[in-house]
Amino acid sequence: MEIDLFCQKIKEHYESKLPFMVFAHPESNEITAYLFTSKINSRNDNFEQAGAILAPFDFADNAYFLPIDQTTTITTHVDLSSIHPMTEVPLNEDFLEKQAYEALVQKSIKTIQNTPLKKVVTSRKKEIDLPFLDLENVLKRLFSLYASVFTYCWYHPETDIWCGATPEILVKKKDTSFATMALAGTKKPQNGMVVDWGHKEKNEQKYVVDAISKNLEKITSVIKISKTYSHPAGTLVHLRTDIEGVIKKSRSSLKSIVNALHPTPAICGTPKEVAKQFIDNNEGYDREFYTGFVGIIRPESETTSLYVNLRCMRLQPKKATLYVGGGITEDSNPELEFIETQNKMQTMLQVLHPLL
Ligand SMILES: C=C(O[C@@H]1C=C(C(=O)O)C=C[C@H]1O)C(=O)O
Repeated sequence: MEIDLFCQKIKEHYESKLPFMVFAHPESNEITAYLFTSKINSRNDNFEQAGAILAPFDFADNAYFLPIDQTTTITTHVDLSSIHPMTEVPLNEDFLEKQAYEALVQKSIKTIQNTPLKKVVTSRKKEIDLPFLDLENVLKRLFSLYASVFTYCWYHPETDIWCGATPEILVKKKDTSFATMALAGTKKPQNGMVVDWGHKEKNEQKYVVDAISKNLEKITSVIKISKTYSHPAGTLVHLRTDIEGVIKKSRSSLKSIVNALHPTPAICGTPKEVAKQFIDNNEGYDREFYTGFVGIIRPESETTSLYVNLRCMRLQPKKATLYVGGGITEDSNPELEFIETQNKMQTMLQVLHPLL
């Protein structure tokens, strides 16, 4: 289907207040939209039914799930070669927002120095007024951002619109084979220069590799861990290690692997419970679906792909709320951590640019 018509159909669906999930997998030029024919939010507590899922950071069987058998599916294509380089979108930051985030980072560093906490991922949200919501324009910009990410736009009348362009796989699974990744550490390379990773980034990423491999030990029979390498996400680069293997037959459900992984130290911290408690007590807002997971569940014999919901925003008719964070260790510098969140915010600002 031609892209203008595709976007127009999604807009009409939104105006009828019916749920949808529009998505494109990394390196694919195909965009698929599942247009749901009722407002249902099915329970799919065992993750056994095929459909689209959006789960919050505080995941406890409270994910939104839209079953594939109640959809009309439409597809379109983007020309990946036409993807234009991003230009920085100027951002108005209140001094108080900067001060509040840097104080949160400072408190995290102090807690790391004085307690068993080793790494915690802190975050903030940024609300931006919109004159109106031009959904067709948002969709076109979102799906031509860049190719290396999972891009999605979700709507349900109870959640509003959530969209994002995330570089992080939570899990890919087909039968008993799975793949995941440890993604952490962020740099903004200048003019395509090779990234020189420092101790802080290597360390914060290693926490993720260690926790993922340890948590998977109980449920996997084979586990392979790749070398760590630089992985681009738009104008930023992260450190990435691929982890793949085979799940024990008796533990092979998608649910058991999600429970073993989420929340990883890439978006929560280590030790997990201490970090989670710190976030709940200090972050001062509800992350909702940011750092939860989003994706498409397929039948056992096909590939299910779930992604960590990063570089994302919530869209309401007159407001966009952007969510960003970063991993804090004892080597963090509060001002640089604030700048890192600004850099990460650029992804969704690119989408909103013409509306600002
Ligand atoms: C928390 C975010 O990203 C995560 C944190 C990273 C970091 O601390 O360097 C890098 C990639 C993600 O795992 C975010 O994008 O908001």
